[in-house]
Amino acid sequence: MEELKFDAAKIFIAVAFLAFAGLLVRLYNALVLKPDRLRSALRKQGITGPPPTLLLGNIWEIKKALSTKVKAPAREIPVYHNCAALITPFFEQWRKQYGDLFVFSLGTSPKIFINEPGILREITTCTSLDFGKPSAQQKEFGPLLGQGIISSNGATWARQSKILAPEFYMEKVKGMINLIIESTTPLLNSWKSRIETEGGVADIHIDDYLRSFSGDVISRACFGSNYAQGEKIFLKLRDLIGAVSTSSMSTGIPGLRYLPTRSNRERWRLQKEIHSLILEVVKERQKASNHEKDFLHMVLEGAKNSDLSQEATESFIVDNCKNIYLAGYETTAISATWCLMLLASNQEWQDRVRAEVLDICPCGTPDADMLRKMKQLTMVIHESLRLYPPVPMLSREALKDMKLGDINIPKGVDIWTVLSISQTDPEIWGPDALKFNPARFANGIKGACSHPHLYMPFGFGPRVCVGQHLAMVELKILIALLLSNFSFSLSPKYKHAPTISMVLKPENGVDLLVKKL
Ligand code: HEM
Repeated sequence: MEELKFDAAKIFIAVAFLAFAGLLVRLYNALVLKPDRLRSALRKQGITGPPPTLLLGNIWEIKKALSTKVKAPAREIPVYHNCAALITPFFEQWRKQYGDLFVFSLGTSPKIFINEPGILREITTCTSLDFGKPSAQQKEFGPLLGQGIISSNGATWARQSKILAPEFYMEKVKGMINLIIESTTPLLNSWKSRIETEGGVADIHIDDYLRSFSGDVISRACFGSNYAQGEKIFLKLRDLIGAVSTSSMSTGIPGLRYLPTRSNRERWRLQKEIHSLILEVVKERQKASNHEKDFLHMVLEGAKNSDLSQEATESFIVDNCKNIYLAGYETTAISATWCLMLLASNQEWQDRVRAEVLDICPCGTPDADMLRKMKQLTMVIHESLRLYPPVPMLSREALKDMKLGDINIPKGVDIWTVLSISQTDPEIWGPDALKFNPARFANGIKGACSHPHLYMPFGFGPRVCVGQHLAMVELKILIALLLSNFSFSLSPKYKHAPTISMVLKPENGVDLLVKKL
């Protein structure tokens, strides 16, 4: 016992020492890293080619930039869609100063910002797995994602993708349409009853309703359970997102994430609880004699047919379930929230899409063919994902020495692109780039801008979103059914404040005035 205590004390001292050393390195970088040093560090790392403009960002400067929020002018809500200026003013400013290609440092290793269309085309069309998910991101979001499909690389990713991706092919998604329609019922019923009790017009904070809807779809389509069962997992995952972003992990100081600080203990508790809740869903499924051949079935089969150890098999199952609960929940709900906010503030488009929906689907239960025919609705969703991409920044790490255009990118260097900049660039989208104008998508994505590969709300390359067909079908059904039952306008309570907390979301949610048609 004595020995054990002694060992624990030694480990504690070693971790504390590492954390302290990390802090010193950070301080050194913050205070001492000057442009010349950064330049020579880059040369040493082999970043060469036509010199991208160099930008020095020390950690304090960047933290300050990050905390500077530009507020949208209140009266201009419907037209002020410049998310980049609101959420990443520093990138906007640097881009104006340094151009579409520059190197910046967050006080650690240099990262390359790319918005240059030619180079982005090379990245987005690159099929090589050598541009992988950055290791810094894997560390930061490790407690959330584990070694699941979203964060893994190379052979591990390829194995998972082979099992998971086919579950979300369009043919499979078509089979989920009835279930998705059923998931809209609680929402439609509660809005109807609120309208009745509130005297004909209800002032509704829509966010949680849309989360329940997307949570219900994922729980039922992928796990054969319902939202009530999935809800505990979703709520804990949301808490874990908060814990990860506020815990000592986000400081980037090595070692600190292992110290038993209050926020770390909270994180560990949530991780353990989510793990057990997912195993409960799995156990229930294993007991059931007759069940759907759904996503969970395929993950369990994949695990059975692998040669992984018992522990690795459990992680494979839990991590991948966690990844789907996480990826499919918030993103879809937030996309629907933004889309409804835009329709509420653009009555003309609301009327146009409603007329289309009622014309194609007067019975109120759309099928795959009807959804495909709803062109105006598709255009509105595309425009909404252009102005408010739920995942507004994408990054990749060169897993070996790579070349993009004339630029050498050494192994270990990250490249970043910011969707809220590239998807609203007037040079690419025209002078109305910041306006809500779904008509730009009348001839599809290719007709909407001069560089269609710069439209990437679902990501790009081999790591493109696995659930994009499911997400589009969910959004179409939900919005079609809402428009055939209700009319909306923005509530005076609504304050326009896009913010990033893992995803791009409205800081205060969205409030709508809803009337029954
Ligand atoms: C409108 C809703 C959605 C949006 C905007 C969205 C966006 C994205 C983006 C941008 C990525 C790539 C991230 C990166 O490259 O770093 C991604 C990946 C992914 N998404 Fe989605 N997503 C949505 C819905 C869904 C749904 C419904 C599911 C599943 C049920 C899902 C599952 C995934 C998975 C598993 C990945 C990782 C793919 C891989 O790395 O191979 N997503 N998503």
